[in-house]
Amino acid sequence: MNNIVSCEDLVITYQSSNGPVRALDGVDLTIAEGETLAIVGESGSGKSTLGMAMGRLLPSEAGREAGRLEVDGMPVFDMARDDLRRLRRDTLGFVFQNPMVALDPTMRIGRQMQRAMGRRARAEDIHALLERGELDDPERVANSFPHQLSGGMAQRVVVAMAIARSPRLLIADEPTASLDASIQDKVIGTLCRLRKESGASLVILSHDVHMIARHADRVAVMYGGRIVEQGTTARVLGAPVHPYTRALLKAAAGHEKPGEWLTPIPGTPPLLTGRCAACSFEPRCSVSRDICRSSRPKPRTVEEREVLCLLAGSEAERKEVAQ
Ligand SMILES: Nc1ncnc2c1ncn2[C@@H]1O[C@H](COP(=O)(O)OP(=O)(O)OP(=O)(O)O)[C@@H](O)[C@H]1O
Repeated sequence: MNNIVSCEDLVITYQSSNGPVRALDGVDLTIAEGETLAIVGESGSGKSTLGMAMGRLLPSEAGREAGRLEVDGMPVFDMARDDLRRLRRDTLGFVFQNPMVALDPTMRIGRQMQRAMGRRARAEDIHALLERGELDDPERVANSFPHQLSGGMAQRVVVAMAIARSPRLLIADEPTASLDASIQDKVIGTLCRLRKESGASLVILSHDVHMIARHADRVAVMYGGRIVEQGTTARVLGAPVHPYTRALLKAAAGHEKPGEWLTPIPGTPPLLTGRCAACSFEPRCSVSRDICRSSRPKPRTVEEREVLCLLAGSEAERKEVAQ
């Protein structure tokens, strides 16, 4: 299978008044054509930066310091403006967290859909696309302004717009975080159905591990600007080997049994001021050893997934899992 995304040792830094923030500290990742990959991690781990980098949609204060990122075989950070515009228009589709920010409040939905689909789109094409997004009464929706729609309907419009030009890669950044819990699963279900119909790849960026467990083929767990564990969803979430993945699952609300307490992850995420010379999770890790404070972990394969942990698969790690 070919890769739609291929990323090697990618480093992205923001220049801020408090000094540089190394949001991506050497990311290695591939996304296969047609697969759904979820990137999961705490706030500030670098998920959005990685998602935005795929369309070179980062703000001007962000820069690629090192590494390589290719989308559909094109070097995203080394391509001419026109090629980049074509890549964004023909290959990528974005769904952001808040549909009310994504949509233009001053323009009727039909007009915005037409812009996304191309000038030749007729009313019936627009209505058909809205129907594919599971919007009832597409004529009324097309005639509405965004504020006249519920949050769920507005996000379905955004999803329909994202697939308007049959993209090869859909990037959804916390696509249901702003929605009522009762409709979150339905909207993500629509997104996944449309992805399947079109054969596109989908990247879901989320902190909701249980939601992604239901929808993703593969999971990449981010911490401190690096992907610390990646593999099939069943392996990574079913039997995690990185201590951070285990801690994230224990801290995630949703599947706890009656009377069971969640376990917050102790400490705070790292300050991303520069290249981390050691394991960035070490200060919060319950199984760390001296070596974790002095060596930067490299990706290695443990139990059929890639992991950035010097101790994964060791006796110390096995003891912790057994507890
Ligand atoms: N425009 C910016 N200027 C300076 N630092 C930034 C900027 N945008 C993001 N950062 C920093 O980069 C790091 C990664 O942020 P990013 O938004 O990619 O993480 P995230 O995992 O998507 O978090 P969230 O879920 O809160 O969006 C954080 O430390 C964040 O504070």
